[in-house]
Amino acid sequence: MINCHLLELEEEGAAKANLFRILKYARPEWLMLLFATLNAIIQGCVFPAFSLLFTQIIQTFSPDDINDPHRDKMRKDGHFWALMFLVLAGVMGITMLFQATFYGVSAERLTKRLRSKVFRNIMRMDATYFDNPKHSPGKISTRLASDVPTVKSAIDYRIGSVFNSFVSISCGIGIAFYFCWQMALLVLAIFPLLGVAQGLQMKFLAGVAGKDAKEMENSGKIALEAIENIRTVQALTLQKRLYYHFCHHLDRPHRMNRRKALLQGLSYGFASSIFYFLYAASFRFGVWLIFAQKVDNPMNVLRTLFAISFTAGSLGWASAYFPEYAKATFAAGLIFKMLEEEPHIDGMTQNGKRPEISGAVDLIKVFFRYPERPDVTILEGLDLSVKPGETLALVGPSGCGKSTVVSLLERFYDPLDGAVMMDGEDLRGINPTWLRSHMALVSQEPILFDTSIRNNIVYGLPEGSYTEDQIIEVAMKANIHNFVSQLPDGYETRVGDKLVQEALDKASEGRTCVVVAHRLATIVNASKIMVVKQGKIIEMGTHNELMQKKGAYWALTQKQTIKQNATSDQESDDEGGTAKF
Ligand SMILES: Nc1ncnc2c1ncn2[C@@H]1O[C@H](COP(=O)(O)OP(=O)(O)OP(=O)(O)O)[C@@H](O)[C@H]1O
Repeated sequence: MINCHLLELEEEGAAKANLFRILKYARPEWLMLLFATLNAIIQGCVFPAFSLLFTQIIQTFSPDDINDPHRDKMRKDGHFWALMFLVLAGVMGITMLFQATFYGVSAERLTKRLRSKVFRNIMRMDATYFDNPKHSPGKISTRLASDVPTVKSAIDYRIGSVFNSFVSISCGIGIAFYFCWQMALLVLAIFPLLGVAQGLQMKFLAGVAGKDAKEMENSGKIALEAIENIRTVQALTLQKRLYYHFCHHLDRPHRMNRRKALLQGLSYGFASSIFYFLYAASFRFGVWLIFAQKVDNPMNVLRTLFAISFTAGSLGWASAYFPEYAKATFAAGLIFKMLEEEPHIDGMTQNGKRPEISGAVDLIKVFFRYPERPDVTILEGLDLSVKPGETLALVGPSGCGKSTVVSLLERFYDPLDGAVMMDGEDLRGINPTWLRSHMALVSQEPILFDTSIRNNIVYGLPEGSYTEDQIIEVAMKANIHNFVSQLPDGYETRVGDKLVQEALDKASEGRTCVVVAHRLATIVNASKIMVVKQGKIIEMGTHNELMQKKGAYWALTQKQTIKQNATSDQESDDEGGTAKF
């Protein structure tokens, strides 16, 4: 688990965070955290106090005083110490309530803040960031969904148990040394044995698990392959051999598990009996101390013993924090890295000019490579120019860089060399939001089905599950209602290239338009057509000019005509013919 986290950190170029860095992000919660910690500290005093009260109660119930036949002192003391337990109950309850609430609320607020900050920063990122496979949607959503909440475990109620335990044990040791230092030394010497027993147990279990898993995996692989290919296995009479192979791989894990059971038994036995060893040794030693007159009051032996053994229990709770803390530091490392990441093109910046845009577009000697494919130059000194209101169509073989030009116009990327200009202003100086809000990007392949507009809207819905009004409402939301209503067949118009084209033509009226054309039929009316090849413009002109030239554009149209003829011949058998280019 830890190795896996380390690998992720390394991959991301991030470093493990620590508590102080996490606390820095939790600064707005400092008052709540302080209050919760104060309660944890007060709660830490409850166990040492309990150990003292416990001895007092034993003393109260000790053999009768012959001078007190009515047991008045026992009654009075009994009432008093019972009341003291009530006080402890109150302190414990209240401090726990405040601790859990305030640590909990702080942790939740930190999670919420981190989540929204991380998401905001992701929204600022440019296309290069999302091209990187390390920032795949799956990875980013895991960071948001699981890594962010993991960070909170560094400051939730578990951190309280660390303070609590520290105070508790310190007080316990203090009380122990105060009442009988010899006994305190003995108890402190025995206690670490418990830790050793548990440590050995963990180490042994972790050590063999890896090898066992490998062997189990091998046997699983054999079983899977044998069953998947059972016919071949039977034909080659391999059953017996595979059976022995399978058993061979099972042998080691089974042998190890038997040994593990024995060792587990020994270590569990040792760990659970150590407490009683402690009491045995301490009482025996206590008797010696009393009779050797090393302690004045025999009750001090009990006070010492209880002070350490009662408070030591809190160490267990505190230790639950550390594995969670370790996970939190890894997750925080990844999250903080994401938060500190700066985009090359900040999609949410307020900086940059906001000029009036009339739509003159120029690309001047643009060189471009995608950061994810640095060895392939996509645009090699590309020049183009479109005047306001003109329609420029980019054509060329697939992969020649047409969409890349559009991406540069939208400033999804910046050119490596050269400049992309809007109204004579380099895009790098214009505010990206301002720029993009003056552009409309229409996907090359609108996903529409070859049926009526109405059917496209209700596609996939069961008949009768929608009303006419709902269809119109959806169309209005998509801003197409007015346009559709003006069509002769309205919502019954069949969707096809023609309709899409009509919609685009209407939308582009009076606007500069850069069209990446796959179907050349859609661009015959363009003011300018440019043929892109290997990152350069190799031909430029109107449809008619280029057709007369009989160059690259003409060749492309010929290719499409042949292809379309082939398709429409096929279709005409079923549908009675479609428009030809
Ligand atoms: N984000 C990216 N990272 C790396 N390479 C990319 C990226 N986007 C596109 N490419 C590559 O850049 C080249 C140009 O792609 P582009 O999409 O601009 O071509 P196109 O002319 O629009 O192609 P098509 O007509 O098939 O849409 C292609 O080889 C493509 O694989």
